[in-house]
This record gives sequence, structure tokens and C-alpha cells, in this order.
Amino acid sequence: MTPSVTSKSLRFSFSIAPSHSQSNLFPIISLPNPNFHLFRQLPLLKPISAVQSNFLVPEVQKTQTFPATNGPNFPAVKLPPDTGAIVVDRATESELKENGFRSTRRTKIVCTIGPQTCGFDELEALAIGGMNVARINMCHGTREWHRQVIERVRRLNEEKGFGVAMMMDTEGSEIHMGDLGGATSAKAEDGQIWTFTVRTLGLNCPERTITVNYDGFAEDMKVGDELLVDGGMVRFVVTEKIGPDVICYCTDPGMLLPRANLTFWRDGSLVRERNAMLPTISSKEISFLIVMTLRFDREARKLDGGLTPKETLHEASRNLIDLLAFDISWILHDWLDIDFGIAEGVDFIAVSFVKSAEVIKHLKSYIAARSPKNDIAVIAKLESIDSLSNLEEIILASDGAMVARGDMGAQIPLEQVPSVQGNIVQLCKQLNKPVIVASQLLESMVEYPIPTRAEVADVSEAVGQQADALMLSGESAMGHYPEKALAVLRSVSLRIERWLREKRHSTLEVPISSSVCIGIPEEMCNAAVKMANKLEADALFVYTKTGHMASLLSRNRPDCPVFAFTPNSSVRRRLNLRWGLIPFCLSFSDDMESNLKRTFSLLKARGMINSGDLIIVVSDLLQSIQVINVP
Ligand SMILES: Nc1ncnc2c1ncn2[C@@H]1O[C@H](COP(=O)(O)OP(=O)(O)O)[C@@H](O)[C@H]1O
Ligand SMILES: C=C(OP(=O)(O)O)C(=O)O
Ligand SMILES: [K+]
Ligand SMILES: [Mg+2]
Repeated sequence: MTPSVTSKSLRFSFSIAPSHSQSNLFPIISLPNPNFHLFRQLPLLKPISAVQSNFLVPEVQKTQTFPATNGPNFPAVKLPPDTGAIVVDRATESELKENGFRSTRRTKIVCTIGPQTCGFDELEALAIGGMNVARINMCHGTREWHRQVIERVRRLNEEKGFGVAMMMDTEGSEIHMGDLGGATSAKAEDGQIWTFTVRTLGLNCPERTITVNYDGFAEDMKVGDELLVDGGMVRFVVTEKIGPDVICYCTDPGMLLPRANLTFWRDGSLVRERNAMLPTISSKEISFLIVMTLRFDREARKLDGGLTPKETLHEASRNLIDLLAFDISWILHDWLDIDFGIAEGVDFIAVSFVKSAEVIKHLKSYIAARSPKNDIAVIAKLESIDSLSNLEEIILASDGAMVARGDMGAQIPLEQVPSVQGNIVQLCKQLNKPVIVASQLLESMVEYPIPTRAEVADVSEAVGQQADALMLSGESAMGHYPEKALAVLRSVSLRIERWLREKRHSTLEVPISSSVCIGIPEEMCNAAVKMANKLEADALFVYTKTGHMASLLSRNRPDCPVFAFTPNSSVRRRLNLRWGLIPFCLSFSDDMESNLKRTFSLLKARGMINSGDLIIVVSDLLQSIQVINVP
């Protein structure tokens, strides 16, 4: 595997073999063009410091502020330490008590946290409203900003008794616009002329200028190309190129948002040289590369005498440093974010623009080496056109998948998105991986308090497909009605789930079969679900250390909810993404009899089960299925 890093702007490419590859212990830089001295003449080389201010330290450019926390208004309800007690998410507990087992929500909800929802109060409101997973998108905000969100979610869980999991979504090497000079949005009108530039915004920029984060942008665009903002929400056609400026004519008007993603098309197909790449190279390997380059430079300096080839070598090394700084900063971003996510102990890392299973495998071994407890799940975001030809391999390598319809809709024709969504959801269920349906589910609710009928139908479709989770993006990050949007997802899920259960009984549809992997745990879980459906059990109980048995029950999409008991709090948080699972933290012993007794008495004391309820119990301790009436 030799990932290649391409600097289009320099019309030059070199490849880097990561140090773990079998054939090479050290990174190899292969330069196709021996005329290094030519590079100096190219216009886009930047000194390292300039590069750093653009890429390595993007925080400098971002000016986001946090609403202050209302510290004193929050009574710190410190829960007792988990010794013998049972811990469940507070919102789920009230839902169970109010509505009874059968009517709890099965479809999970992921909310993207942004300026509208990053305060402690707002986060708490989302947790009360049923948010199962909070997502931060590393495309926006600074690491410090994200750190505060993570800290607040953790505090919410500890002090207020919620069990919200944390997902970090990587940026991917997408091309996006700059910050709009501080404005929150800008309206592009039909027929208007806009300038997209790689220059920094300044006085000499024409009116309606937008910066672009990719230095090769002006070189790569051609007159006649189509430029799509935010997956096609606003469209432009390139009419002229003037040095670093690309002059565009607006063909589809709309709202431009800061740092919106850009794709460009030529002759009806996507030009995707550079917008779909997470290179399989780590920050350590890159650091090594930098050290090697600096040594190369030092050796070149030692060569006195001024022979032309040596001067050339020196010149080349200087250029190489510039070049590496440029390209490395581009690709390093995701790896620095991944290191950040591991250090902060997030529960999920969602990888943007995955093209192959290799990226996922590499990231999983990277995480395994740094997080020995192996408690971060990797979610493959399916949005790049290249991912669609090897979906099964990618999904198998991952711990879950996201149908990232926003960017997907910019890479394949829109009318193909629904069938691709259906196929991915089906495939994930077969392969026993949780799947999230994301983007524009309730897009109009960014501005309005009521969704459109079409949006409600779209949500219903995803719930009907029995996707594990639905995701809010702008609706919860920067919209005017985050809690209302969450309430719509909740109520539509509940209603459609109930309707499906009623329908299933009239058509006697059987749960999905275990055609893909058949082993004792799979067979046991399939049988337990069948039994629970036939006997109209009130709940399935599963005692699980790793969460695997619980996932196998969820995969069958049973009629009743599954109470999953695990001693491990990070397993509990990861199970939040699984359809129909209610994860509890509970320490248990090898003695199932006493585990059950204890669980029944703890749950009865909290009013979460009643005498006479019919429970089907599965455990990965004993290979048994028990049918029990709560005493
Ligand atoms: N941390 C953040 N800071 C500021 N704005 C954010 C943040 N996260 C999300 N947003 C806003 O919400 C919008 C939708 O979020 P999302 O779908 O995650 O991002 P995008 O569509 O830009 O990839 C973003 O375009 C951005 O305007
Ligand atoms: C979820 C998506 O990714 P992001 O919001 O990071 O662009 C998407 O493209 O649909
Ligand atoms: K992202
Ligand atoms: Mg995307």
C-alpha cells in the first residue's frame, strides 16, 4: 500500500510508503521530476510560517465564542458511585416509566453540536429530549471549542445522570470556503458575479469575494466548470480566471454559510482530484518525514564549492521543505484531530470521505495501539463515490456506517441517493453494523419551527428501513429550533415504529435471517427474538461484557425493547447507537440466578419493570435462553 500525496498546484507528485508497510522500513519519497530547481519558479510555494497560519493552526482564523455556562444554576446532583447500583440514561428511564416497555423509542438520535447547542443548558435540553449521541464536526470550530463541548457532555452524564455518547467527525480533505470575513451567512442571487480566491481577504478584493482553503484551486478550475456549494445548494459557473481569482456566475441562488464544502464538476462529471482523501499516513510518520527532509537539507548545506548539481540539491531541499509543509499540513489535520479524539476519550470517530477499507483498518490499528482498552468505535462515512463500489468491504472493516447524504448527493446524481441509502441500511443490518442516516432530514427546521411534509416522509422512510439512528446536522448545530427538530425525530420515530409493529403482525414477517455469519451466539439471539415476538414478551434482557450479544439481538429488530446490561461504561455508551437497545451499566457475577434476582429488584425499585412482566433472558455467560415472569 503506497498512498500518494499529490500537490496539484505544483504539477508534481510523490509517494510515501508508511513505515509499517512490509517492503519499506522508512518512508520513501520518489520524485518523478529531477529538475528540482524549477520548483522555485512556481508561484504557489509558501514559506512554512504562512502555511502554518493557514492550515496547521486554523484556530487562529476562527472566532467562535461559547455562551457562558450557568454554573450556579445547576445543582450538582452527584450520583452515588456505581457500586452494586444500576445506571441507565435518565431520559430513557422516564420514557420507560411513562410509556411502558413496548412504546419506548427504538431508533436512536445523533445531534450535531454547534453554536446553538454548545452551552450546558442547551446540551441538557437535548439530552432530556432524547439525544443518544452528541456529534462534533471537526470541519468547524477550534479544538479548544470541541474540548469544551466534550467536557460539558461528560459533566452532564456524571452530574445529571445521562448516558450520552460522544462522536467526533473528521474533516476529510475536503475543499471548503473560508469564514466569510465573520458574517454568519451571505446570499448569492441569481446571475450575480462572485469571486473565489486563494488570496487572503483584503481591501483589494472585489465585492463578493470568497476565500477557498485549497491553494491549487485556481489552477485546477477551468472556464465552464460548475462549482457546487454545500452539495449543490448553491451553484456557480466559472466564467473567467485572473491569477489566483476564479470569477463565477451564480446559476442557482441560495445561502452561503461559513466554511461550506465545495465540489466542482466538468462536462457533467465530478472533478475529484483532491476532495476525497484521508491518506493512510500518521502524524508520527509525517514527523519522521520532516526530520529526514531537514537532514537532507543540512547535508546539502555542508556541500561547499558551489558545483551546480549540489546547488541544485540545496535548492531542491528547500523547496521540498516548503512543499512538505504545504501538503503535510493539508493531510495532517485529520490525524491531529484523531489524536485529539483519542486523548479526549470520545466513543466514536466518524471518518469522512472513506474510499476503501484500508483507511478504516489503518485507523483501527492506530487506535488499538494508542487506546489499549480499544473502546473507540470507527464509523465509516459513506459519501465518496469511490466508496460505493466496495461497500461491503468497508462496512465489514468498520464498527458502523453513516449514510452521509450531504456530500453523497454532490458526488452521485440526487435521484440515486435514496436507493443507495436503502442498500446501505440493508447491508449494515446483514453485517451486524449500526447504521446512521444523516443530512437534511429536517433541513427546513434550520429556519422554521415546523418541518415540511416531505421531510416527515423522509424521516419515516429511514425509520421504516429500521436504520439504527437518525442524525441532525445544521438543525441542531446552528438552526433556530434544535429542540423542536429533535422532538420531530422522536415523535415520527415512535409513530412509525408502532405502525410497523402492527403491520408486521398482520403480515407475519419474520426477522432478518442470519445468512451472513452463523455461530452459537447468532443462533441463540435469533431464537430468542423469535420467541420474544411469538410470546409477546415485554422485554429481552441480555447480560453482555463486550456488547456483542446485545448487538445480535438488536440486529433482529425485535418487537420488544432489549435491556442490555454491561459492567463496562464505554460499552454501554457505544450501545447507544444500536436500534432498540436500552443500555444499563451493571456489574454482574457468573451466577445468573443471583444476577437476575438483583436486576429484578433494582429495576422494580426504580419502577422500570413490574411483577408479572414476561422477560426473555439471554446471556453470554451461560449459553441459555430463559423465559421468566418477573416475581
Ligand atoms: N462547531 C461548529 N461551529 C460552528 N458552526 C457549526 C459547527 N458545527 C456545525 N456548524 C454549522 O452547522 C452546519 C451543519 O453542520 P454539518 O452538517 O455537521 O456541517 P457541514 O454540512 O458543513 O459539513 C455547518 O455547515 C455549520 O454552519
Ligand atoms: C454527514 C455528512 O458529512 P459532513 O456534515 O461532515 O459534511 C454529509 O456529507 O452528509
Ligand atoms: K466532517
Ligand atoms: Mg460530508
